[in-house]
Amino acid sequence: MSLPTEFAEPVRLAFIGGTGLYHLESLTPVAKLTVSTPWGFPSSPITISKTADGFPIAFLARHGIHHDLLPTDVPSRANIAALKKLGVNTIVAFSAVGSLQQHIKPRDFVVPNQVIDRTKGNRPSTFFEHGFVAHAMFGEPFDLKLNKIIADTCQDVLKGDNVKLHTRETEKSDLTLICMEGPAFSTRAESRLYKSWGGSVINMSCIPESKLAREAEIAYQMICMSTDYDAWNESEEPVTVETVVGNLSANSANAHLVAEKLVTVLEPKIKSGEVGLDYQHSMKFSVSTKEKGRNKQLLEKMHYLFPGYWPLN
Ligand SMILES: CSC[C@H]1O[C@H](OP(=O)(O)O)[C@H](O)[C@@H]1O
Ligand SMILES: Nc1ncnc2[nH]cnc12
Repeated sequence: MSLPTEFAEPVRLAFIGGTGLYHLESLTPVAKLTVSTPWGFPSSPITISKTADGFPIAFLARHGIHHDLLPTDVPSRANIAALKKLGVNTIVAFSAVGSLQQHIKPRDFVVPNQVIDRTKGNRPSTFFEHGFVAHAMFGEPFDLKLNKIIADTCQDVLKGDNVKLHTRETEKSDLTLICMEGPAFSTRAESRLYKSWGGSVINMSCIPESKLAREAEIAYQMICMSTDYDAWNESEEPVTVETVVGNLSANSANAHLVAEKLVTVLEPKIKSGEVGLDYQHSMKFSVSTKEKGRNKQLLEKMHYLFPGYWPLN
């Protein structure tokens, strides 16, 4: 049965699925949207589902529903812009990651609070450009409220022998996600370097997704699903896709359980404004370009994301 291709109500909460997570089991889609943005089309159609109370939720598959997009080629600007256009102010993004710490075992979940950007500068990573310059704050790359809510409510959700949720509270220290370029995995030397920097986990997709969400004033948190020990441990074979996919398929049920729990917890908090509004208007006063230096065509693009912020003429 084909679904409606339009949805008139604002959607506040979105999930982004990564490797191994191409839809959300507990949600029945009520619409499937193809959104065109000034930055092109998103990775996949955006499906909209509704909770029993009629609260709409968006879902987007980061690499496409058939996983045909390389991490470098994910159209993150279109993904974030399309979600923003639907009204989204809160994103929970899932990602498969390698572990850089012995105690973070494959199949454990991790809620990072810091990021080190090891992408190579060839991913478009900002909505701003020559003719309209603005700077978002990014010292805390994730939304601290979402981070705490996930830590507090998802601890007992995970099933499986000894499967753990690692949070800043359980670790009593930062949990740092290294985002590398890929698509090849790290060398052993790189993996040991990241470990020596205090890296907890590694993936290829947090940057620029998280930066763009911040520029779009959206509260964003990534939930990482550990699938392997990367390459730092000389006594083991370095990571392969087979290992990643094997652990993910064994564990994707936990991702669905976490998402289901978060829908229940976040719905009232987003409705009341407790979650999702902390970055509202943060970009309005972050522009460096004086009015005379602003490129008119860029202002039109900005208007798509921030209607009414800056005069068009
Ligand atoms: C298939 S292993 C490498 C691949 O897995 C992760 O994807 P995602 O973050 O979308 O779950 C990692 O970032 C790489 O893109
Ligand atoms: N070891 C690893 N490095 C980068 N991305 C990953 N995704 C899953 N495992 C990974």
